[in-house]
Amino acid sequence: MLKTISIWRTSLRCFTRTSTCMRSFPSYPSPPLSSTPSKPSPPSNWTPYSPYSLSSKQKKEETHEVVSLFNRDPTSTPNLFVVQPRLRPDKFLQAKLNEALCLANSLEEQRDGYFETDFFDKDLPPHIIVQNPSMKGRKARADIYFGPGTVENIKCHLNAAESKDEVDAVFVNAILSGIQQRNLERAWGKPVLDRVGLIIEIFNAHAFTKEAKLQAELAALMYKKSRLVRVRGPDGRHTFGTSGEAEVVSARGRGSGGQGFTSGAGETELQLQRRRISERRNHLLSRIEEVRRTRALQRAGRKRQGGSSGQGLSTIAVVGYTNAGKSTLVSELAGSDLYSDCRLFATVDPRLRSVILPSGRKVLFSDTVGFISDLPVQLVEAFHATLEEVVEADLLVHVVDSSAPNLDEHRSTVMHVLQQIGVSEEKLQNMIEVWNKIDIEEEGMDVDDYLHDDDEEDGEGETDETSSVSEENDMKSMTENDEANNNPGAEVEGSEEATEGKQDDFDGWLYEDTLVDEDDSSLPWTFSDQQNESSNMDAGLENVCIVGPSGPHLKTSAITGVGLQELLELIDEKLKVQDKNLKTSKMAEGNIFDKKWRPPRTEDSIIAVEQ
Ligand SMILES: Nc1nc2c(ncn2[C@@H]2O[C@H](COP(=O)(O)OP(=O)(O)OP(=O)(O)O)[C@@H](O)[C@H]2O)c(=O)[nH]1
Ligand SMILES: [Mg+2]
Repeated sequence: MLKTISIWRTSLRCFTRTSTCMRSFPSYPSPPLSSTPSKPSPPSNWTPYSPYSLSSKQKKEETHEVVSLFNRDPTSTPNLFVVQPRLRPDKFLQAKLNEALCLANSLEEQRDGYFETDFFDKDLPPHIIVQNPSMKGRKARADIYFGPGTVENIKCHLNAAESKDEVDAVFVNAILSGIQQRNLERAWGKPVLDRVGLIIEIFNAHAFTKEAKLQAELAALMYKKSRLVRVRGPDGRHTFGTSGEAEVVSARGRGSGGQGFTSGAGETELQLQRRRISERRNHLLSRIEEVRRTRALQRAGRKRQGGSSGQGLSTIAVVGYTNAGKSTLVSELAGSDLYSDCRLFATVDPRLRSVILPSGRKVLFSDTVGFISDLPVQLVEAFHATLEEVVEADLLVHVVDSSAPNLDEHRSTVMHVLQQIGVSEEKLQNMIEVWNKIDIEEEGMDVDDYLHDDDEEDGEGETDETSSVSEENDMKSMTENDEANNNPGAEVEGSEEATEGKQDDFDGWLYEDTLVDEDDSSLPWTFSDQQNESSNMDAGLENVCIVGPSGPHLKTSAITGVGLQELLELIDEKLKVQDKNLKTSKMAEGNIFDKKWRPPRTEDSIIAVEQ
C-alpha cells in the first residue's frame, strides 16, 4: 500500500511539478512548498461569495438535477480504471498519463465548497497504456475504437484490478463515439467514460453555486443527447439500456433499417428521451439567460463605480490551463482564501477578488475555470455565461505552469479556447503571460537532463502494448518487457513497461485541434529562433525566450510570492495605457458626434429655401 501511495505521489508530482519529473521520479515528499490553504472545515453558516448569486426567491424555485453520465453514487468517490493510448515521444505520454490519472482522481463530489478527502491521500488509480489505434496513419475502429486484441488485453488488466479493488468505471483518455463507448461497456462489463465525459462529470461534481450547477448540467445533457444510441438487448429487443450491442444508429434519427427512427422498435423511447432532454435543456437555458442578464447588470454597475481617479472599476480575468495556479495567484495578490488544489478543475465557480494596485487604484481579479486540451465543446457552450466574464474583462492575465513538460500544448490550448469564446484580437495582444511555479525550476532543474529526447525505440511487436507508471527514477528506462503483458497485477502495482510496436512518428491525437501553428501571425506571441531550434522543454526555462508584442512576460511563484509585485506594476501600467487610449478615442468620437447635424448648405438648397 505504501508503495502504491509513493508511486501515486510521484506521479502527481509529475503533473504539478513536471520539470522535476522529467528529470527523474523522486519520491514525493509532503506537498510542495504548499502555502495552499489546507482545507479548513467551513463554518456551518458559510456561504461562498458569488457575484452571480440568485435572489433567495429564485433559489427556492430552482431545483437541480444531478446528471451523472454513468449513474455514479454522489456520496462516494468512484474508482476509475484508466486506459491511456500510447503517444510519442514518451515525455508527452508521461504528461498525458499524469493528467489522465489526475483527472481520474479529481472526480469527487464537492461539499460546501470543499472536498472531504485529501488529494495526496488517494491511491494511484489502476491504469494501463495501450496501443494507440490512430497512430501510424491507422484509423480507430468505428465499433470498438481499439483493436480486438487491445480490448481483450484491457479486459484482463481490468479483471486483475477488479480482483484487488472495486472498479466503478473505465476511463479511456480519448474521444469515443457513442457507439464505441457502448460496445466497450459491453465488452468490459463496466461503464465507460471518455475524456469529454469525465471532464463534464468532474464539472458536475465540483460545481457548487447554482449557476455553475446549471451550466454543468446543461453540458452533461448536451453530451448525453449527442450519444443516444439504440442498443439491442440480450432478448433481441431494441432498448437504451447500459448493456447490449450498440447499433450504428445516430441520435439524429436515421435508423440502420432504412426507415429511420420514425418506425420500428425503440423509436418511441428515443424520441421520448430526446424530448425530455430538450425540455430540460430549454429550462436550463432560460435560467442561464437570467444569470447572464444579472451578470451584465453587475458588470455595468462595476464599470460605473468610480476608482480613486474617477475611472471605472477594471476587471482583470485570470485565465490558464487547469492547475496552472490561477486561484493561488489571485489569493496571494488579494490576500484572500480562494480554494486551490492539485485536483483538476478545483475552480468551477468563478470568484471576484479586489486588489489595490501600486498606484492606489482598485481593481477586481476574476478567477475562473481552467481550460484543458480537448475541452468539451458542450462545456464551452454551456459555460458561456461564466466565460463571458473573460470576454468582457478589461485585461487578461494568462497563467502558465512553467514546469509543465507540454507547456506549449497548454498555452496553445488556452489561446484556442480564448479565440473560441470570442476574446477580441486586441485583448489577446494585450494579454499578460505569467509563467508561474517558477520555484520548481529554481529548485535545481538540470537542463541537461531535458536535452535527452527519449526516442529510443520500443520493441517491434504485433501485440497490444501495456504499461503503467514507473517507480524507476528515469523516464529513459521505459523499455520493452514482454513479461509485463503476462503479469497484469505487477503492472497495475507500478512497474513501468512498454511493449508496443516500434513507432517513430508523433501521434496526431495529442495535437489535434489544440496546437496552433507557430507561424500563425495572429498569435500574440512568437517564438524566438532559439526556441524554434529546440523545444522549450529541451532548452530549459532559462533559455526560452518568448517575445510578446505587449511587453515582458513575467515569471512568478504564487507560493513564494516572487514576481507578484512586478505583476501588479505591469497591470497598473497596462491599465493606464488603456485609459489613455480610451480617452483619446472618446475625444476623437466626441469631435464627430458632439457636432449637431445640419443639412448641407449647397446653393440649390439655399435657393429652395428662398423660394
Ligand atoms: N510549487 C508551486 N506550486 C504552486 C504554485 N502555484 C500554485 N501551486 C500549486 O498548484 C496546485 C494548483 O493550484 P490552483 O491555484 O488550484 O490552480 P488553478 O489554476 O486555480 O487550477 P483549477 O482551478 O483547477 O483550474 C495547488 O496544489 C497549488 O498549491 C507555485 O507558484 N509554485
Ligand atoms: Mg482554480
